[in-house]
Order: sequence, then C-alpha cells, then structure tokens
Amino acid sequence: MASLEFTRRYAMAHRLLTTKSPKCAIPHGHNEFVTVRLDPTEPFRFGGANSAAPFEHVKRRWHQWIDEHVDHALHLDENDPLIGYFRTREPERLSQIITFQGDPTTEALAACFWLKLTAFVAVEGLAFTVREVRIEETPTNTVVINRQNFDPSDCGLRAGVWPRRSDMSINDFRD
Ligand SMILES: Nc1nc2c(c(=O)[nH]1)N=C([C@H](O)[C@H](O)COP(=O)(O)OP(=O)(O)OP(=O)(O)O)CN2
Repeated sequence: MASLEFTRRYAMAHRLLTTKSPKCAIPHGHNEFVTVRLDPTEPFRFGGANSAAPFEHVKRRWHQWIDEHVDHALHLDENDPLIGYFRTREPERLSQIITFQGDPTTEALAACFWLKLTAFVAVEGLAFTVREVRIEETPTNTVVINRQNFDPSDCGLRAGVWPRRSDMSINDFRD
C-alpha cells in the first residue's frame, strides 16, 4: 500500500539551558507543524478498499494526542528548576509540561514524536511503520528524523519513559 503523510499544527514554548545560547534560555514560543510519514507493511495492489486503512483511523490517536496534550504545552529539561516552581506554586499545570532528557530542542521533540507514534501504531495494530518525522519549528528551521539518523533502540532514552508508552502521557510526573 502507499505511504501516508499527516500534518498537524500546535503551539508550544520551551527554553534551552544546556545549549549555550542566551536568547534560547529564556522561555519563548513557536507555532510548529509536525508532519509524519508512515510506510505500509504491504505494497499497494488494486482491489477492494484500495487502501491499508482509512486516513481517519490511522491518524485518530496521533491527532488526539497532539490536540489534547501537546498543543500549548511547555517543554522543559527534566532538570529545569522551573519544574520546582510549578510543583510548588502551580501544581495543576504540571500536566501541561512536556519533559525531556536534556534540552527540549526540536531534534529531541522529533525523536519523542517518533517513539510515541510508534507506540500508538503498535497498540492500534496498524499495518504501518514510522518512516519520517518532520517538525517545522519556524518558517526558516526544520528538523527531520528518519531511519538513517535515528535508532530508537540506541538513542540513549531511558526505558519506560513517556515517549515509549502508548498512553496519552507527555511527562513522567507522579501525583
Ligand atoms: N539545533 C537546534 N538549535 C536551536 C534550536 C533547536 O531546537 N535545535 N532552537 C532554537 C530556538 O528555539 C530559537 O527560537 C530558534 O533560533 P533561530 O534559528 O536563531 O531563530 P530565528 O527565528 O531568529 O531564525 P532566523 O532564521 O534567523 O530568522 C535555537 N537553536
């Protein structure tokens, strides 16, 4: 079957503390587009439905997660002291914080998106594999993750953390 590509838009804010860039250390936001490409497990052949699955079925869980959990989230390094502020002063907002091992760069986000989408595809039993994740951070900056530059089994991410789970989580905070 043919490859599928879906695009979604979301607003986000982040700050990069380890990256030595003073302008990126202050929280700032972007309106980003994520485009994912899914490869079918079988080649296209004419007959019947002429598709591996309806678009809406394939993207349902992915777009629900983007719309209800990723849109308007704050992206922080899990060691960012701002998390202490939210824990103490605004604990009800912790559910709107996406955490990262290291700086919440667009590269890290694309890798997390790849892992989350892979988990969704598996739990939904979809006959596809993730081929590419592309994030347009700004009109002039785009990050692309694919099988040539990303190895999910050797990416340094701890086992069991939120990107590897098929639930709707965006962090690993405990109540
Ligand atoms: N490798 C990465 N570098 C940077 C990232 C990133 O995610 N990965 N992110 C940023 C900041 O988010 C910053 O807001 C974008 O920086 P910059 O390219 O300087 O943004 P501009 O809009 O000013 O870009 P112009 O092309 O000059 O208009 C920084 N680095």
